[in-house]
Amino acid sequence: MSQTGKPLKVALLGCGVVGTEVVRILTTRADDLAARVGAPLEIAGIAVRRGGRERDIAVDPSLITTDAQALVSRGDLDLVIEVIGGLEPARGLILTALEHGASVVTANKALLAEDGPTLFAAAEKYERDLYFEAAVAGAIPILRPLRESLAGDDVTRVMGIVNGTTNYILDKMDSTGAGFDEALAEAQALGYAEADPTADIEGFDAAAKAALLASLAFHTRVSIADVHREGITEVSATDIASAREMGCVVKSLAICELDEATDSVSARVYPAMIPLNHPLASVRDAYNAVFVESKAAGQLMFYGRGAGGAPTASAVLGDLVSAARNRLKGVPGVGESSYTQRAVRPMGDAMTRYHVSLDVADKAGVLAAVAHAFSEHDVSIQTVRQEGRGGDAQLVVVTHTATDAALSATVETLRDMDIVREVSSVMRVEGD
Ligand SMILES: NC(=O)C1=CN([C@@H]2O[C@H](COP(=O)(O)OP(=O)(O)OC[C@H]3O[C@@H](n4cnc5c(N)ncnc54)[C@H](OP(=O)(O)O)[C@@H]3O)[C@@H](O)[C@H]2O)C=CC1
Ligand SMILES: N[C@@H](CC=O)C(=O)O
Repeated sequence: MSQTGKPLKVALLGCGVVGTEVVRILTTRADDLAARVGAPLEIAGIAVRRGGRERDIAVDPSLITTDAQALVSRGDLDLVIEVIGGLEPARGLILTALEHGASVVTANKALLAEDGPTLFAAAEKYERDLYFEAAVAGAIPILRPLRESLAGDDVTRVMGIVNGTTNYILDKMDSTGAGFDEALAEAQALGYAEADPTADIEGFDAAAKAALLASLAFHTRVSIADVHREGITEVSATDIASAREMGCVVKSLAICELDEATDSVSARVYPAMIPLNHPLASVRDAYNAVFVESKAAGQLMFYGRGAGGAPTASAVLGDLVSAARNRLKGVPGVGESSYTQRAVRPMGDAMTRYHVSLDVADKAGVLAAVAHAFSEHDVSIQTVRQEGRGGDAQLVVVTHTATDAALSATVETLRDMDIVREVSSVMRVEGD
C-alpha cells in the first residue's frame, strides 16, 4: 500500500492516562502507522480540560485546546479519538464529530452501555465508523472476534474478569494481605482505575462491559441497566480466607448467558469464589481474561492486560488503523450487526452454587433447623462445616446449584430464625 497519500487528520479528545499513550504511539510510530494505513496520520488537535497542565508527553502547544466542541466541529477531521470518558460532554462530542464527517474511535464503555444505540444510529446515518475495542478488557481483542470472527457461530456464554482495578485489589488482598484501600490507591497510581474509582469497585465499569459483551455476543441490545451488579466493597479478608480454605480464590466476574429455550439473555457482575484450578483463578494483577462458549468453536479464552495507558492505547490504535483504512477506501467498515431484541432474564433466575457463613447459637438441633431452612426453599446442601466458638458457633454451608431467588428466600428465612445470630456472608461459587 502506498504511504504517500494525503495525511488523514486525527483529533484527540482527552489526553490523560490513555490519551497520552495514544499520542506517544502516534508520534513515535508515525512512519510504521503511515505504511499500515496507506497515508500519514496527522494530529490536528488535542482537547483537554486543563490547557495549562504539564503533560507526560511533548506535544506542540498549538495543538492543545480546551474547546473540544470547536475542535470536532471543524469539518476537516477524518478521525476523532474520544478518551475523555463519562457521558457528557463525550456523547455530544462524538455525535458532532460523526455529523461533521469524522469516524470515531472511543474507549468509553460507560457511554456505549448507556446510550450505544443513539451513537450507532448516528454512525450509520453519516456512514462513518464508530469503533470501541478498547472499551472492553483493555488490550485484549475481544469485541472484533465477537463481531466478526464468530459472526457465523452461535455464542451461548461469555464469562470473564473484565475490570483490571478490582482484579488488582482482590489479587493483592489475597496474595500479599494488603488492605482494600491500600490496593485501590496502588491501582489508581498505576492508571488502572476510572476517574471516579466507584465505577470500578462498585461494579459499574464491569457492568458496562458486560452489557457490550452480551450485545455483541447475542446480537441484541443490552444496556447497563439490564445488568445485575454487585461490587467488591463488601468482600472481606475473612471471605478471602474462606475461599482459600475451600481451595478457591475470590474474583469479580462478568457472566453473560443466552437461554435458547426462552430466547432470552442475562448479564451479571459479582464477586464469586472460583476453584484454584480454574484458568480464571490464575489471572493476576490488572490482567483480564474472557471465556467465550459457542456452538461450533466450543470454548475460547482471551487473556491480556485489561487496563493501563499503553495496553488500552494498543486497542485504540488498532481501531484507528482500521477506521483510517476505511476512510481511504471511502466506505465504512463492518458496523453493528442487525439485531433481535431479546428479553433480559431477571437475576432471580440465575443459577449458581453458594457459600453461606452463619453465626448461630451453639446448641443441639441447630444444624437440623438450618438444613430445614435450605430445603424448604429447594436449595440442596452440598457440604456443611461447623466450628464452635464459645457460646456461639459458625456454620459454613456450601450449596448445590440453585436459583438466586431460592437462595435469597433462604437467607431471608435464616435471618428470621432466633438461633441464627447473623448471616455473615453469602458468596457465589462459580466455575466448576
Ligand atoms: N485507564 C485505563 O486503563 C482505561 C481507560 N479506558 C477508558 O478510556 C477513557 C479515558 O480514560 P483515562 O485516560 O484513564 O482518563 P483520564 O482521567 O486519565 O483522562 C481523561 C482526559 O480527558 C480530559 N477531559 C476531561 N474532561 C474534559 C472535557 N470536558 N473536555 C476535554 N477534555 C476533557 C482530561 O483533561 P486534563 O488532562 O486536562 O485533565 C484528560 O486528559 C475512559 O472512557 C475510560 O473508561 C478504557 C480502558 C482502560
Ligand atoms: N478502570 C478500568 C480501566 C479499563 O477498562 C479497569 O480497571 O478495568
